[in-house]
Amino acid sequence: MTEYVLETRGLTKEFKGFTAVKNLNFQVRRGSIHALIGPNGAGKTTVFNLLTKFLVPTSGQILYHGEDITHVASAAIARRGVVRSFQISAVFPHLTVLENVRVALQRHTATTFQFWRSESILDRLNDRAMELLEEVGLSAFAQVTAAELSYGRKRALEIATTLALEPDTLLLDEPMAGMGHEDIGRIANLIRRVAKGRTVVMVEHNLSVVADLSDRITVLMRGEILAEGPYSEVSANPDVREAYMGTGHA
Ligand SMILES: Nc1ncnc2c1ncn2[C@@H]1O[C@H](COP(=O)(O)OP(=O)(O)OP(=O)(O)O)[C@@H](O)[C@H]1O
Repeated sequence: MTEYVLETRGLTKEFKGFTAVKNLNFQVRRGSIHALIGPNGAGKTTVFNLLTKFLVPTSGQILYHGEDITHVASAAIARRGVVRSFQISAVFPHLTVLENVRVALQRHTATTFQFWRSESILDRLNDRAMELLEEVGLSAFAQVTAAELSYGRKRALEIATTLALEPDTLLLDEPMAGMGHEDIGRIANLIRRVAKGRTVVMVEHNLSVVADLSDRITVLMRGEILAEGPYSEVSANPDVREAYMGTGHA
């Protein structure tokens, strides 16, 4: 087993002559929460989309557990355990919370086994759905329709539907976007909880959340790594401080 779950080697993405990601050598350690930060336009979303196979790199490689997945399609990557939150699992507003998780489980088992229609399988899906709701703190809301949930709880539901896909590595794109203060604390705790036994890569603008959750941080600037390390180290780095000056994220 390699120490790294995800790794990029010389990863480059050009958009019509503009290089958004330059020769990136990025490594995510097994079992860590790894944040990708940087000022606006640094290339975070592009890296995220490359890792989740939503974009095709111009050159370079992506490895998952040491295996080259550069040319493996997004759905196949998800089946292998690299799951982007909110990827396959949209929340259906008119279904209950339980039904939403069950649909995600059905999709997963349908692609894996094809025999999910039988009664006993449906019972098992209900049990598993309740377990997942327990994991994200939503078991009391199982019979509530998704539309009635608060924004933060909707996010928790989205995480439950993502967990239904049994990820080994979770990729979270700005999990705190649009969250109020109370929800931020709740979702941060949830991420910490679901990260146990998994690897989490997240792009996040909220630096106090990043400081609180991350084992390791990569700071991107103009498509390249500016600094890397634990929060205490990167936040003290003068280059990082300069990059963040006047961006509103300091
Ligand atoms: N499809 C595209 N076509 C052309 N240029 C693009 C495209 N996608 C991204 N870019 C450019 O690549 C650079 C990096 O963008 P990206 O969205 O990855 O940055 P980011 O760090 O996620 O920024 P933000 O924090 O503002 O979301 C930007 O200059 C952006 O304009």
